[in-house]
Amino acid sequence: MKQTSLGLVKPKGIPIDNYNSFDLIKTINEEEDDVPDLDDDDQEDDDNNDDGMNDSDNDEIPFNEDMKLQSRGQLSTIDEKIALLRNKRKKDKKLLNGSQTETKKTDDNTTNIDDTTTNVEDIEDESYEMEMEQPVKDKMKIKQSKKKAAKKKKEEDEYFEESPPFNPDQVFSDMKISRPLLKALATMGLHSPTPIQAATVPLALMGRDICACAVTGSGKTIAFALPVLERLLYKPHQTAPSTRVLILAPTRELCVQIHQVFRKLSQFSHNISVCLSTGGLDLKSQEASLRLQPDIVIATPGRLIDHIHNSPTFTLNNIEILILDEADRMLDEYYFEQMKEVINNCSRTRQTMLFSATMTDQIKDLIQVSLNRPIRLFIDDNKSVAPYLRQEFIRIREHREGDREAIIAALLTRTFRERVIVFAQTKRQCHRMHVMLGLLGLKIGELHGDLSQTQRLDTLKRFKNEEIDILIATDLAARGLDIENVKTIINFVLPNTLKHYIHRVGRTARAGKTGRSLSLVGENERQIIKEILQTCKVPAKMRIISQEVIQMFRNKLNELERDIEEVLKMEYGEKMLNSCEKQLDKAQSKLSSEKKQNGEGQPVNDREWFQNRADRQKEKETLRLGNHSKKKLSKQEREQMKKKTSSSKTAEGRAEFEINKVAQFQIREAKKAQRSNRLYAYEDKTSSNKNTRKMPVKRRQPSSSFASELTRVNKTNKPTRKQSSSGQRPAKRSNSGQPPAKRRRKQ
Ligand SMILES: Nc1ncnc2c1ncn2[C@@H]1O[C@H](COP(=O)(O)OP(=O)(O)OP(=O)(O)O)[C@@H](O)[C@H]1O
Repeated sequence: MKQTSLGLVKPKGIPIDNYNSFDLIKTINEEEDDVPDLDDDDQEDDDNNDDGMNDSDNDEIPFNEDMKLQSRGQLSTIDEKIALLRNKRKKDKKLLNGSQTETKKTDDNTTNIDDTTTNVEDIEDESYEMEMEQPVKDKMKIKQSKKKAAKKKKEEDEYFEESPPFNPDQVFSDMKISRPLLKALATMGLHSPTPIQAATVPLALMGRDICACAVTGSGKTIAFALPVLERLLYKPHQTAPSTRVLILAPTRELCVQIHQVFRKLSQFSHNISVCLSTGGLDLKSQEASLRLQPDIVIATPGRLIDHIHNSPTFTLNNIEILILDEADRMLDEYYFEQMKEVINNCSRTRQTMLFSATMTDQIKDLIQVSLNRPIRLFIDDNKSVAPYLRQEFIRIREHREGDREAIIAALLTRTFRERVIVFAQTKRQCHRMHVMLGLLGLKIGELHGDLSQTQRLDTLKRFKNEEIDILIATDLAARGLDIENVKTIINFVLPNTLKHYIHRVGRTARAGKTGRSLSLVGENERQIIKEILQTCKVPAKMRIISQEVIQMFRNKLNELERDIEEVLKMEYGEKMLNSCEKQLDKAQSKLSSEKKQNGEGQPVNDREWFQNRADRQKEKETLRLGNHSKKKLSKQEREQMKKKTSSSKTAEGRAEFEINKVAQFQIREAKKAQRSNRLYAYEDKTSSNKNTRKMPVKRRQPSSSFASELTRVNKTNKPTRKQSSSGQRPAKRSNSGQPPAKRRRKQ
């Protein structure tokens, strides 16, 4: 056991169990899921990563009779298609070269690549330290920002309570933790707490509201899991069982991971029940588990709301502790409506704890969850990357954007061959790189929102079990995932914000281990790289890959282009067939369910949702980047679309598309910030004129503000324990304060 300078203890290597070993609720096929997918990560994909893969206008591959289609149930995986193509090419090559050259040839394309790379492996990538660029600051601005900073500090001092000092040198047995938990920690190979754990546990045990920030991989999950379990052990059920703890996280995969940590920690605490409730998992078995009123529910917001409205006995009225993991994400606009609904349903007397590596420092965001005199536990500032992360950047010269794919191929085939996660901005690019790198003979998996939940969990499991070496993912995998021994993170393009960057590169260098990140940086990404370099505590490095190597890989990829297209065509054909069969199934099941209508003429499986379809659609549209509406396109728009489609056929076009996505997101963020600054400036002015309220928490805000709405909702609409004990669900109110007519989610 080795103690690091940060006080982190290097774990002895906790085996990562596969999901099955934890008796997970079975996953369901897409067609079985009659609840529209309203989770988190779908939103993320819709927004940050939506690449219009489903747009019929985009990149349509014509259906061809030669395509080998397989009927449903025999669908081949993308890897099987890649293997098929690779074998075909191998045979073609052998035929071409004849018996003479056959003796010289190796039996696999992979070796061919290796052969060529050995030639270029001698050409070492160069690296040198990058100078941190210091921005030249405008004097007036400095004065203004100092004033703003002072005001912000004052507001924070009024809002937060000081965190008391903690002893960083203690061991778990010095803390007030029960024996079953100490035994579980020892079994997991954990003996001394990390700083965030040492700071959080005593305060959380006292029932205080906490707003905690610590770098990625510093053990925040155990920091909140320990006091939760300890409190449940210490204060067992007084009366009938009820759900007392709710943990919300933005992605399904992260919920599964938190569930595993709780299961491990509570393995010797027999009377504590934990239930997982996320989209993509079987609805009926989740309902059955929730009916038993488990002590702890770990959920994504969408599925949780579904259960609140449709599982008759499930309620949040008795929630004693609410935890938001990746809290800054949970409090941002993607979850605006859903969080409002969840908090509206939670008990008012709860303890609330927020955790993230990039915790928002905007008090207006925190008001949403009505913290009660919270303690601010910032172990690291909210712009820190893991301490043992080596950050490298690869410059893409002007007009050389098309080099990106070749550079990725060069890096992965020559230098970083295993335990790598490559982040792309869009699902389409993820999928393309899977095919492209697969054809180069690498063991690849992809993870994004276009896959079914079964596929997503399976890919993660295979990556954890080291059956695949490289995982290509969208930002779906950027937050929270704790995969052992990830050595390298590669960014195909730099992400939207510094926050996104911190979370992406935080998938390596975890728990006191070392790791490396490599980011490709083009001319258009100067702003974000500046921000990153300003926060670097250890100098970043610049890696230079020779143009000769890049050109060689560009040629290689050009040769592969035909095969890539062929794999994508095969896949498209299968997808079309599959989707027709799905539609048929859907129509049939609708018909049969209509037959089974109950006396009132209600379809049997009709489920309620807190928004109606139109509201939901409207919300989706506003969160979306770019124009994806289904309205008929004008001639000009069709021309533009055509141009876009043809540009995606070149390496330059694809890189540009990725960078444009990032830019669209940044523009929207900037507009949002401007809007909220104007709003606050206006409120400051009005409140200082009236000289009434000091705290931003108590400011009156326009009715459109989430913060004000939630504060009001919390004050007026919270269900009380009295109501819950009567077993009645509290009446839900609309924004206008009127009880709404019940909305139907599916007609
Ligand atoms: N006290 C400890 N000593 C050693 N290792 C620990 C300790 N606590 C947690 N770990 C390990 O640290 C790793 C990271 O933990 P965790 O996933 O909770 O980090 P995190 O801070 O939530 O990261 P992120 O911000 O990326 O979500 C896990 O593998 C966990 O087992």
